[in-house]
Formats: sequence, C-alpha cells, structure tokens
Amino acid sequence: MKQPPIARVLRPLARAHRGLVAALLGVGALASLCEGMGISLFLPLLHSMDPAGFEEGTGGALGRVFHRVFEGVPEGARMQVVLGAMFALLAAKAGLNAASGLLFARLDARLVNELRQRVMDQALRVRLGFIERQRTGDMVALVQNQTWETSGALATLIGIVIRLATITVFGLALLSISWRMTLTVAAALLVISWIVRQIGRRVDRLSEDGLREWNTLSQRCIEVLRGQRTARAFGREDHERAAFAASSTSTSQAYWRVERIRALVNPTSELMVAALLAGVLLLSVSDPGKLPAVLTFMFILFRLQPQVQRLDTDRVNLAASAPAVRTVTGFLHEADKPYLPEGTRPFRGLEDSISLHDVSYRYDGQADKDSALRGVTARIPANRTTAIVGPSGSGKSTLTYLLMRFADPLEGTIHLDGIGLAEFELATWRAGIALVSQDAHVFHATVADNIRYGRPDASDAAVREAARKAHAHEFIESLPAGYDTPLGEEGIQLSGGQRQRIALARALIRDARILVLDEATNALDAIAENVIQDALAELAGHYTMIVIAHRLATIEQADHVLVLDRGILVQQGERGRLLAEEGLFSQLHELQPGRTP
Ligand SMILES: Nc1ncnc2c1ncn2[C@@H]1O[C@H](COP(=O)(O)OP(=O)(O)OP(=O)(O)O)[C@@H](O)[C@H]1O
Repeated sequence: MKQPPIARVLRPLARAHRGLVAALLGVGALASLCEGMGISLFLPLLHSMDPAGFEEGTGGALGRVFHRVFEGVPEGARMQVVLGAMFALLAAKAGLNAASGLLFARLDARLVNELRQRVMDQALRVRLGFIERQRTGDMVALVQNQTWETSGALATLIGIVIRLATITVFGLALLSISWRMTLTVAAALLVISWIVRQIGRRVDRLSEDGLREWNTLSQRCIEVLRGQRTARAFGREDHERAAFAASSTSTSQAYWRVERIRALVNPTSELMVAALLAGVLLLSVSDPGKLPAVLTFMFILFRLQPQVQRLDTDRVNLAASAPAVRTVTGFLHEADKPYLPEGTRPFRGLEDSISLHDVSYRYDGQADKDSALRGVTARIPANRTTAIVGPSGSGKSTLTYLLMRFADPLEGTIHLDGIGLAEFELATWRAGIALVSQDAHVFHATVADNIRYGRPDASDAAVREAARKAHAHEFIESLPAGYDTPLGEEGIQLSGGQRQRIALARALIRDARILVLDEATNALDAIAENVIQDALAELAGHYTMIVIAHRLATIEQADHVLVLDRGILVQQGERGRLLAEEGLFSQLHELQPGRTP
C-alpha cells in the first residue's frame, strides 16, 4: 500500500501547535531575510572600495537598488555606513536564531510530552484485547523513542520550510545580480538535490528494518529480564545470551546500513556544490569589471551551499524518522481501533441477578471451534455466592472477563436485573464490581497505596481494616516500614500468597457489592485461606460473590455452582444437588484430594 508523504502525516501535529509553529516560521523567515540582506550588502561594500563600479551600478538589479539606497551617503563614509548596516542585520539574524532555538526547544518539550500522554491514554482507552496483543517491547519503544523521533521529525520539517525560505531569499538576491548565472546554478542544484532524494528513499526503507529490529531487541531484553529465574533454573543462560546477541547484532547492522548511507549525504552534496562553485568562478573571471558582482554572487552562493546541504540532510533525516512517525500516528489513529461503546445508565446496585443468555466469546486468533465460551446461558443470583468450576482452560476466567466488561460477547447478551450490561456507564459498573484476578498485580508504590488503589480516598484506618479482612495486616506490620514499605520492582518483593492478600485487600476496600475472586486464594496456606473464607463468609448475604477455584474446598460455602467444560456450561444449580447428580461436578469432586463429603 502506498504510504502518504510524511509531511502530510505530520500536518495535524503542526496544526495542533499552530501558534508555536507560526512563530517559528515567522522568526525563521525574518532571520533569512536579515541574513540575505546582510550578505547582499557585500556588493555595496565592494563598490565602496571602487566608486566607479558604484556609479555604474554593476551587479544587476541589486546593484541598482543599492546605488539608489546609498547614493546620498558621502563617498568617504559609505564603507562605514554599509559595514554598520551589515553588522546590524547580521546581529538581528543572530538574535532571531537564538529565539528560534528557544522556540524549537519549547515545541519539542511540549510535543514529546503530549505524544507520550496521548499514546498512554489510547492504551488505556482502547479495548483490552487490542492492547494485550501488543508486544511490551514495541509499546516501550513507542512511548519512549518513537514519540521523541516524531517530535524531532516535525522540527526537521519546520526547519526544511525555513531553509526553503532562506534559499528563496538568497535565490532572489542571486537572481537580481545575474539571472543567467542563477538559472544555471539552480539547474545544477536541482540535479544534486534529485540525487540526494534517491538516497533518502533508500534510507526510509532501511529505517523500517532498523525500527523492526529495535522493537524485537526491546522485547528480547524484557523477556530475558523477566524470565531470569526460568532461564537460570533450566540452565538456558547461554541460549538467552546467544539470542540476545543475535538480536543486538542485527539491530546494529540494520542501523549501520542506514548510517553508512546517511554519512555519504553531506560529503556527496558538498563535493558536487564545490564543483559547481569552481565552475561559476571559472566562467566569470574573464571580465574584471564585473568582479564585485561576481564576488558577491560567489559569496551568497557560498552561504547558500550549507543551506542546500542541510536541506538534503534534513530530508534524509525526515525519511529516517518516517517509520517512527507512522507508528505513532497509526497508534493514535482512532478510526481503525476497537473501543467499548459506553452506556449512559448509571449502575446503582444489583437487586435480582446477572443473567447470561447464549453467550459466546472467542479471543482474536482463536479458531471458531476453540471458542473460549460457547452458548452459555446462566444465572448468577444477587447477594449469593456463585462458584464457577471446570477444568483448566474451560472458560472460567473468560466469563469474568466478560462480566467485568473488558469485552462484549461476540454473540448473546449479559443482563443486570433484565437490563443489558452495555447500557450501563462503564465507570459506575466497574465501581460496583471488584475483581481479584489470578495475577494479583502489585504496583510500584507503598503497601498502603497498593491497597488504596481500590479506593483512592480511603482513610488509613480503612486501609488497615481491609488488610485485616484479607489476613494481610500481620505480615504488613512486619515489613521494614510497615504500610509505608515500597513494593514492586524497586521495592520489596512479596511472595505469591502475600501479593494475593494485598490484591484481596484492594478489592475489599473498594466496597463494591459484587466481588469476583478468580483463584484469589490459591497461593495461600490452609490456615490463611480458612481465615479469609471466614471473612468472606461474613460478607455472604450482603454481597454477590463470584468465586473461581480449583480447590473445591474453597467453594464449600457457595450457594450456586456453574460448571464449565471446554467453553460450554454443562451444569448449574445448587451445590448439594450437583454433588448428588451424575456429572462433571461430582467427578471433579471425586478427584479432589482431602475432599469433604
Ligand atoms: N488473552 C487470550 N488470548 C487468546 N486466548 C485466550 C486468552 N485468554 C484465554 N484464552 C484461551 O481461552 C480459553 C479459556 O481460557 P480461560 O482463561 O477462560 O480458562 P480458565 O477456565 O480460566 O482456565 P484456568 O483454570 O487454567 O485459569 C483457553 O483455551 C485459553 O487458551
């Protein structure tokens, strides 16, 4: 598919910061004008050394203009006046350049910050399944590098526009000295520019490879660091080292291929322009009367050369950032992303039941026949404890995934007291339901803040109360700084059971009347689990509890049981009745060690 030009992709970003961009362009254009006029004064300066040339007004239209401007100045003072004007213009240009540097820095700081935040906002808004499919390495590279490269690309693009203005000013000065010589030079410069553009195209293609390699490297890095224990336990350090080395080497090689070509741009264009200058000089030395005009022409051309050269490098740099710019803008593009439609009805509590009617769900990439849930019709009564059981992979967590409304069923419906779940506001629904999931994620924050994550305005007393209910208070008190102990990668590492208790306290503090516990106590010892079961038993009758547990002892207090098998609801009903029935539930029960009758 043909990609849109990078300048068009960047246009919306420029529009969003139009004030700063306009200021930059204005300052840039003024600086070009000052510089162009400043160096054009070289002509009257040379003429002031040769009054005859001045009187004749050699140097084409420009010579005539300067003749008119400076003819009133006494001959003896002309040189000083011209030098003074030259200095004033070049000083103004230096001041404008400084302002432009500040404006560029301001734009960059703002834009990178904004892009990073927009990327994260998109990651938090888009449907969970979409974001969970992205590789962590790609996401880290997107947030950290590619946003920054995108901002750099916009600065480069603005730089190109300013440079074009400078080249135009210089070009006009050259034209007004000699249009013939200018057109010859312009034709030659166009050829040079075309050659460099071909190089730019190649750099764009190679940069795509570089970006891909870079993302793979970030992913490898994350995997090696996260999988340390497994790698060491299985003696696979050499394998990890080799895989990382291979990825690192191919990243370096990909960038080497880009840089090698990029390094050629400047010298190539410099060499070609030098040849051009030499050609102009050779052609014009024949007429000494025109020397001031030719020298001024050469001088302007000499100043023009780095601008043209920078224009070429800028273009190649822009091409090199193109893949990053497309990745960032592509990720932020909303039309092709999945979002959950928002309902408008506030959720105020469950009175009767949650009911599922013919619910099916398949994750992206799952085959039809492997659907995680197939035609599930079930009822979860309010203020009761419902257990969801079934073999591993039977769809239990997927059911809670849909109940939390991380996604909507592909077929069928979920109703709360007879009203479609999708009709409710997401925020009030999620405020009414609390989940303790299998991963028991702990944030890099203090213990208290990890618990308070469930209810940010909770008091210290409420945090402690929730921790007590989750049987976590005692171990928290024994941590180096108690509730203020930092957790996570840079803090204390907790055991699986301790993490579960923090996650449970976080859910309990939320004070939501629907509690979903997905294997929430499987890492606890029997004593801790019993204490928590007792705490949860106290909530029974006031809370709707949905409990997933492999250990059937955990769900002894359940009023109602849903039994899943390969995505299909095979049994549902009262626990006692299902135990007495022939079926998967009684079979699972038979297989449990230390089962209770
Ligand atoms: N994010 C996902 N993307 C793709 N497939 C998934 C995803 N999560 C689960 N699955 C698949 O969907 C099916 C049901 O998974 P689910 O996690 O709901 O089972 P489960 O009964 O909770 O299993 P367990 O008891 O092992 O936790 C499985 O085949 C699983 O491989």
